[in-house]
Amino acid sequence: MGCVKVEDGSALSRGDCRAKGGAPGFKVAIVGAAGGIGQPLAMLMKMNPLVSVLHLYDVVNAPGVTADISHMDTGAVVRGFLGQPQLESALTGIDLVIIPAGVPRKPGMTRDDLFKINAGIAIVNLISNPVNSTVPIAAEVFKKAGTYDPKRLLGVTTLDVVRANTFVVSTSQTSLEVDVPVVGGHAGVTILPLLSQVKPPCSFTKEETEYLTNRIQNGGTEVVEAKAGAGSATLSMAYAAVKFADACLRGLRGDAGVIECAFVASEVLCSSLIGVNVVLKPSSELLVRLGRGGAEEIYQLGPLNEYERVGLEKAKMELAASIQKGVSFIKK
Ligand SMILES: NC(=O)C1=CN([C@@H]2O[C@H](COP(=O)(O)OP(=O)(O)OC[C@H]3O[C@@H](n4cnc5c(N)ncnc54)[C@H](O)[C@@H]3O)[C@@H](O)[C@H]2O)C=CC1
Ligand SMILES: O=C([O-])CC(=O)C(=O)O
Repeated sequence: MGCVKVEDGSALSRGDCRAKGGAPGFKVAIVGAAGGIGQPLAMLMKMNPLVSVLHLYDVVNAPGVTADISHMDTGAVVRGFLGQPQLESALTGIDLVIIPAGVPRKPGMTRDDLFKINAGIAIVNLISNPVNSTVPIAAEVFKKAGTYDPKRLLGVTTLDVVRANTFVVSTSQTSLEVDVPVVGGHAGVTILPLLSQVKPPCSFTKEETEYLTNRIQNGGTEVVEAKAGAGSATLSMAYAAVKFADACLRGLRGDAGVIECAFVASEVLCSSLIGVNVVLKPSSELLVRLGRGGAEEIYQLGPLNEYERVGLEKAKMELAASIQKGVSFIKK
């Protein structure tokens, strides 16, 4: 057995290795693959049986990460791409692009402080913060290029759901797995957990509801402070990103009823971008345009209690400002 070397002209083709003979699957690119999120994300995607080709792009250290990941004896072919001249090759023919590129927070910063630094690099489906503004920026970039399809541009908010599930289980002291819908955006009060809609149903006291909502909204800051200057969430984020990417790939594959929360364009609440639950379903149209997964159907929010209705109004106000900030940045 040897590895199959792919002569694609990539500067990093030594990293090309299909360890198990190459099962069919999807082509995934990670932009920012050498970073704190990017590296564990690359490792976990290399372990995903739905992935046949994994492109790892970064402006630094892509060769090392590629060589390292490519030694894993799982099916996906790994290719590395370094620097802007190789970006186009990294993205050509790809089904799903995951972007954890950018600078993480330090203690005392808000996600919005990252705006000036990261806004210039946001392009596709996004983890890069501030998600509430980078997704609208990406939307405007696509509009300018005449390629905008709101179904294909998804801000990744899965970490809020992952945290909500974890905190609810520990608060209600249940060993059951729970599913907590979290809507809105991905910063502070824009993160709105719908604790009245947890599945299986859980009931919380007023104090528990306030504690949980607060902790979920400030989960990112909890990690930033604990890391004390060494960055923000990377491992739990990589886990969350893989959960979401896997859902997109299952949607692309044709699985029915794949439901996730994401930050997408929607008119459920207002005629702008707001995070909602989306159903990821297959669609030939989506497969045709670079084959990326998309949000086929957007759910209504369902019945909210008074606490959630108040939270939603706060979320909408802040979201509208963050969305506008992104749009103005790119239109300058
Ligand atoms: N959506 C979410 O729930 C979360 C989002 N984040 C955000 O994810 C982003 C990345 O965080 P970390 O991985 O911790 O940062 P990091 O600094 O460890 O890694 C970022 C990587 O992006 C690369 N990069 C920078 N500019 C690039 C460009 N133009 N093209 C390609 N790659 C580029 C860097 O070289 C670096 O390898 C931050 O903006 C952070 O705030 C972090 C946690 C959760
Ligand atoms: O808080 C941050 O800066 C990183 C992030 O988005 C999160 O952990 O939710």
